[in-house]
Amino acid sequence: MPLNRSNILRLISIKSGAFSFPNSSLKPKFSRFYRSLNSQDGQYAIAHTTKPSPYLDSVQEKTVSSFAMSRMMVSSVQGSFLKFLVQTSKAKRVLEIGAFTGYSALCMAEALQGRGPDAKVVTLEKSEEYFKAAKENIESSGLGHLIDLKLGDAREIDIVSNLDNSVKYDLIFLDADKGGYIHYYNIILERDLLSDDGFIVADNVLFGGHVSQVPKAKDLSQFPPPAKHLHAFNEHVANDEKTTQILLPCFDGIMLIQKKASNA
Ligand SMILES: C[S@@+](CC[C@H](N)C(=O)[O-])C[C@H]1O[C@@H](n2cnc3c(N)ncnc32)[C@H](O)[C@@H]1O
Repeated sequence: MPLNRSNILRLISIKSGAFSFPNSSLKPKFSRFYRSLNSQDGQYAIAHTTKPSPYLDSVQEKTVSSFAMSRMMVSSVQGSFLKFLVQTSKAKRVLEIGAFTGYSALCMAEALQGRGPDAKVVTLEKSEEYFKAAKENIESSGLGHLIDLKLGDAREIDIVSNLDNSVKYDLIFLDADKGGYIHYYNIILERDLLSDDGFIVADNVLFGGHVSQVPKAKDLSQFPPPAKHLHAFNEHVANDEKTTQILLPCFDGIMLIQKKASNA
């Protein structure tokens, strides 16, 4: 893909909340951070963030030129954020629900290099088309030994329920169907899949600025379904005594969730 101005804008607008608004009166008022990758601040952030590897850039470019739904992929700054989280938390075992073309899994796998034989990103994808693309991207990355890509519906055939729970995960990235988040969250806690210091990173919890409007809305039919699911998820987690959480109004909204220590 040629890196002309419109392609660069497509690349930097990925995962920045570029959703359609069913009713113009519901157009969210974006916060300073929100959708910021399209803004001057966002471009400044890109310029002052360590550059992703050329391989990651090539996966992102290929995804943008091959898939109409390329905006599902995290932005380069968010990918760097995920890599930074894996690096600084010293995570070894990562679980991702929602691989798409493998970009975010590859970002996190880069941080696992040199962390020993247990280091792995397990990533789940239900679409055969996206699975095939992710497989190709992972195989030619040189990081294949660090990524276990699984095909299947994480909810219906319950891949998450069938994971070996003798293995705990240090970071679990929720990035698949938004209606499944409560299910994944409950299963993760019930099956004790998080390590003691492990945490969940749930993406899109503000979903294009719609989610925060759900509580005061009179007519929920005007909202995209993920907004209602994500509001239910955010409430579910906020009301759960077993965990602590931070909702960060950056990117498309990220929630970081940790189990409370048993003595807390
Ligand atoms: C937002 S995209 C993931 C983007 C990816 N994490 C990235 O940043 O490169 C969500 C992906 O989850 C997949 N997905 C949706 N529901 C799923 C399910 N129940 N089980 C497994 N994958 C699912 C979709 O096919 C899609 O590829």
